[in-house]
This record gives sequence, C-alpha cells and structure tokens, in this order.
Amino acid sequence: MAATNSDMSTSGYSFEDIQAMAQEVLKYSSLRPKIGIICGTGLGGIGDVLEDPVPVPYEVIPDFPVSTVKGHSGKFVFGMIQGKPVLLMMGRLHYYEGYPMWKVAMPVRVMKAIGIETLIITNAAGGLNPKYKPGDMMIINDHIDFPGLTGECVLIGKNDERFGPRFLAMSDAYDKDLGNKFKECMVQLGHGSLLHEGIYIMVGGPTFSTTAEYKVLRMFGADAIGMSTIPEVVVGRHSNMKVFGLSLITDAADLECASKNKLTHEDVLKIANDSALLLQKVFVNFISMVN
Ligand SMILES: O=P(O)(O)O[C@H]1O[C@H](CO)[C@@H](O)[C@H]1O
Ligand SMILES: Nc1nc2[nH]cnc2c(=O)[nH]1
Repeated sequence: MAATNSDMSTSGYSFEDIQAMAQEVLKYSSLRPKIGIICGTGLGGIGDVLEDPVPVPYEVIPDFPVSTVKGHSGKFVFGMIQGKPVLLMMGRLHYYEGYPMWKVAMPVRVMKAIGIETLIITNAAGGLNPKYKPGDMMIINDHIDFPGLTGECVLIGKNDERFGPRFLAMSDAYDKDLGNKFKECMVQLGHGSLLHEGIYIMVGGPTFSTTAEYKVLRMFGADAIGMSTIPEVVVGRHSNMKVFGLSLITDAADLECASKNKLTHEDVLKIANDSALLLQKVFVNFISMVN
C-alpha cells in the first residue's frame, strides 16, 4: 500500500504495488508497447497522431495520484504510431502540486512494469540561453538536478534493488543515438534551425523565477529551465530504460529585467499549442526511426 505524502523515508510504492498497477493498465489493451512518451505541459497534442487510441484514466488505477495542472489531462493512452505500439502518459505529476519526489516519478516505474524500454520525455521550458526563442526545441543532453543537489533527489529513501541499484551513474543519462535520430528527423523535415542541444535545469516551482535567479542558473550553465522531467529521467535510468528528453522553449527568460510582460502559464500553453502540429509531424517521423 502506498505510503502517505509525508513519509519521505521510503519510495512509497512497493515493487508489488507497481506491478499491480501495471497489470491493471494492461487490462485495457492487447498492445504491448516498448516505447513510452511523457507529454509536457500543453503537449498532449502528440496524442492526436495515435491510431486506435485506448485511454486509461488515472482514476481507474488503484492508488494512482491525480493530475491537477492545466494542460495535463491525467491518463495513459495506448495506440499505434507508424505501425509501432506506444504508450503515452498525458498528465505528469509535479513536485509543486504537493507530491513528494518519489510520487512524482512513480508512473515511470509503472511504465517500466508495463514493458517500456525507451522513454521519451517532453516538457515546456523557459529559454535561459539567449539564443533560444519561443517555439524552438532543445534536445536535453545533460541536466542540473537542482532539487537533487539540495537533498531532494527522487531516489532518496530505502532502495529496492528490484527497481534498480542504490548508486546510479548519471553521466550517460541521455541516449546519444536517440538524440542523433531526433536531429536527423528535424533536418529531414526542414526544421533544423529550430533545434538546439543543451542543459535543462529543474527548479521546484510553482513560481517562475526572478531575474536574479535566472542569472544565477544561467551562470551554472543551464540552457533551459522547468519544473519537471529530471525525476522521471533519473527513475527511467534507474530502471535501465533508454531516455530521450526534449524541451519545447515556450518563453525566453528575462535575463535583463527588460520585459514589462509577466510570464503566465497561459503564455506557456499558447506556445505549446502553436507548436502542436509541428511536434506531431516530428514525432511521427521520430517514432518511425526508434527501435
Ligand atoms: O515541465 P512541464 O510539465 O512541461 O511544465 C512546465 O510548464 C509549467 C509552467 O507553465 C511547469 O509545470 C513547467 O514545468
Ligand atoms: N521561465 C520559465 N519558463 C517556463 N516555461 C515552462 N516552464 C518554465 C519555467 O519553469 N520557467
């Protein structure tokens, strides 16, 4: 049985709990996907390219948390892309929603138990690199786990070796081959100029950052900023999945304190929505290239 939110000393869900949740989800489809996609804020449009979609709302899965953020619908969806079965997670959980880290990334363990071997993680992010513009994309080639560095790593707590090892190398977190394939597919589609590669930093949120914070995080070497993704990447790697991470840049961080416009979640959703058709086209191509 899942531990309470305040119990930070365990990973919350036992190996058996996770297997039981996976079995529940698998009852809804005969598909057995090896590719899983986590849709970032406003990026659920990726689901529109699924053939024969079969949704599994989180409410039907015992003990599964609910999604509370606008732009995250709260379901797994089975379907086919380019003849390949895939599982979409539409409804990520965030730390700022009040979920402890271990709960935020728990769905990744469920995906692993379902049979997912390749995990594609997307997010909406602010551009810290001054070259990045809203609508650009960034392949994540490394990250800064800011909560992790300050003692909130998702793997803190007892470790059950059936999930993965106690100590985990993160130097090879992002699969280079998947990154190259994504690049190839953007170039093939004529959108190579929108694409960057860089470092994602996670902050806790839900506040957007101050100019002073943006400056510090940029000095750390981060290219894009968001409030998600890294716990999922860490748990994905802990589960020995191949991981690919993509940020859609939805806004440029105001490093000069020059903008009079205050950033809102609606701005983030709007850019995500404007990029939906392009992302759909890109993902159809990309999935056809993923083994
Ligand atoms: O990271 P995703 O879930 O894409 O969402 C991003 O967008 C939201 C802010 O608008 C935050 O949750 C931030 O992390
Ligand atoms: N600046 C900024 N922009 C975002 N866009 C999506 N998430 C974020 C964030 O955390 N910070």
